[in-house]
Amino acid sequence: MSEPLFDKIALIGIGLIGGSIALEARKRGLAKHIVAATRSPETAALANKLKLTDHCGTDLAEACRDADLVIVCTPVGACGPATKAIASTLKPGCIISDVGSVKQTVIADMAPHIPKGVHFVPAHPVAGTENSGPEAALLDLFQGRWCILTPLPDSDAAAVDKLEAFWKGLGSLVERIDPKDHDRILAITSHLPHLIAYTIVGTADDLGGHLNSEVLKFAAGGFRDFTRIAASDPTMWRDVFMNNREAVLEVLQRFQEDLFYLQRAIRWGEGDKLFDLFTRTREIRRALIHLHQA
Ligand SMILES: NC(=O)c1ccc[n+]([C@@H]2O[C@H](COP(=O)([O-])OP(=O)(O)OC[C@H]3O[C@@H](n4cnc5c(N)ncnc54)[C@H](O)[C@@H]3O)[C@@H](O)[C@H]2O)c1
Ligand SMILES: O=C(O)C(=O)C[C@]1(C(=O)O)C=C[C@@H](O)C=C1
Repeated sequence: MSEPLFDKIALIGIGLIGGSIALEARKRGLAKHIVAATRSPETAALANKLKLTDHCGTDLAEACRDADLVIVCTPVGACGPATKAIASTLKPGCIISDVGSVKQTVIADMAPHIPKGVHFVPAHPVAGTENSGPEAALLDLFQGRWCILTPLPDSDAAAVDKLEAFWKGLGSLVERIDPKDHDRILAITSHLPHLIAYTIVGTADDLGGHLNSEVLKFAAGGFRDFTRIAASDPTMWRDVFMNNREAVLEVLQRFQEDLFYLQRAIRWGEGDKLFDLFTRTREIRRALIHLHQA
């Protein structure tokens, strides 16, 4: 148990990430009170049934009254409207943050609604699963995983330090980087892999005829791994691609060129080119395991 860092935390949106923050913060005693609010009464009822927080309602602004830390845990497309809805009850000195997988547009959408005297510190825990909703909440989700803070040039230094202490308290490793760099890095490490998984599974499904059922029946390990990622929440991922267009399109262009290189090598029987690449990529997997990130 740690010393409570906050009197009251309010989570706006209570799915995989909001719910996991709630479970972990309670277990580790990081706040005296943890409440949540979400858009639909059904989700709120489920969160209450699972006892993820002290209380979960549907009045977003009311949940934030007297909160010292507010974390917007909605899909990135809803971060701006949610911040607008809670602006009137954010108390001076309160820290407002988010967990969005994209940073530049989320910052642009949230910042204009944040009252003077309230400290905005954007964040992104790089940890998750393909599951969503309150039932997907997990203890230990953030243990040993990175949480990236993307403070703004005028972010209050003490507020940034406090949010860093909170994420470390949840078990995360924390680093601060520029929002634009964040979006470019995540485009290659997270967004493109999801796009590829969605494409492969869609292509297999489009094969049609008897091949379609054979693909499911004989699903090999590689395809099975892609189906896990391709089962990720459609709203969340639509919003990610709609909000990180530039970086995703840039990395997609590079990816297509590299794919054509492999296509050509296969066509012309240049096995050495394949072998060299596969040797290099195997080293990357080994390095990740060494860093405890795989
Ligand atoms: N899923 C992951 O692996 C992962 C990892 C890191 C960060 N993120 C980011 O975290 C955020 C939440 O993702 P999640 O996986 O927890 O999603 P989720 O679908 O499990 O939960 C989202 C929650 O937001 C609520 N919500 C949706 N629209 C709302 C609105 N307009 N107003 C109020 N509440 C609303 C939903 O009811 C739900 O409770 C996203 O921005 C996502 O990019 C996700
Ligand atoms: O492990 C998974 O299933 C995830 O997709 C988690 C994952 C990712 O690693 O790409 C997804 C989105 C995030 O913003 C952070 C983490």
